[in-house]
Amino acid sequence: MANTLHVQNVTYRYGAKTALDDVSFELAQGRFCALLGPNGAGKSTLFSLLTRLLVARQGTIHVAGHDIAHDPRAALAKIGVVFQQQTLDLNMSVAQNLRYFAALQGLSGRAAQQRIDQALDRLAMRERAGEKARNLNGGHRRRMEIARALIHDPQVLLLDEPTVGLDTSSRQAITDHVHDLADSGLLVLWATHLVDEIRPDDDVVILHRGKVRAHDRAAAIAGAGSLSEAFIAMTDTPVPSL
Ligand SMILES: Nc1ncnc2c1ncn2[C@@H]1O[C@H](COP(=O)(O)OP(=O)(O)OP(=O)(O)O)[C@@H](O)[C@H]1O
Repeated sequence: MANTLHVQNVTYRYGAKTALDDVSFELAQGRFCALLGPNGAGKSTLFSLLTRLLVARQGTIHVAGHDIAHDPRAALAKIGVVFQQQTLDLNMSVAQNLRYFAALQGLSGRAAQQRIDQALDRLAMRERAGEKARNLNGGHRRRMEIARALIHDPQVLLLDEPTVGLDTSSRQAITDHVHDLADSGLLVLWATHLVDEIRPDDDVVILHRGKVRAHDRAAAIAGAGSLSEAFIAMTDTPVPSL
């Protein structure tokens, strides 16, 4: 399997409600892919399937060549996740939060410290290691969660609307950092409904009412117009710019 993330003919229903309808796409290592869709498009359902909170009865998902249904442990070991809801212990320091997560991944001692330092460096957070999470602003808490998602050295980083609730400069910093992570070799899947977080060279999967409406470079989807215009035309949904 050439591509790192391979979603093939995935359909998911909540009772009579079809949330994902024959969804297929493949993504390569070192790419930033925006999963763009209006409310109710199916983004969270897809993330739940990719992290195995839900199990697809129809279709297949491969991560780094591992079938998530047949070899979930190997597939999930290749994925780092940043959920929309904050999941930090605010009473612990940045380093303690990361050490705790490293321990859950079976890492301890010098190996854990090395991974923690590397992950903090990638997000320019090393100098904040001793601070209590409670004292960090929203943008730095998010960066810490991203650092934590990288500790087990995954190939794929999933982020579910990671800039919700952040001010403009924090949003920009996080968006830039995560693009840098993709440039350094990670495959990033970034769920959003905000087109201004997407760069012309990014991959974009547009999801609407459970179906993939487009999958291409952002510039190709935008064509002669803008990505917002293309998105509105495909989904009949006005896109908020913030
Ligand atoms: N537990 C559930 N039971 C029934 N229907 C559900 C359930 N969860 C989601 N849905 C429906 O499935 C569809 C896809 O929802 P999903 O949450 O995956 O979309 P989304 O793109 O993540 O939207 P949002 O940005 O609002 O979170 C929607 O129509 C939603 O109402």
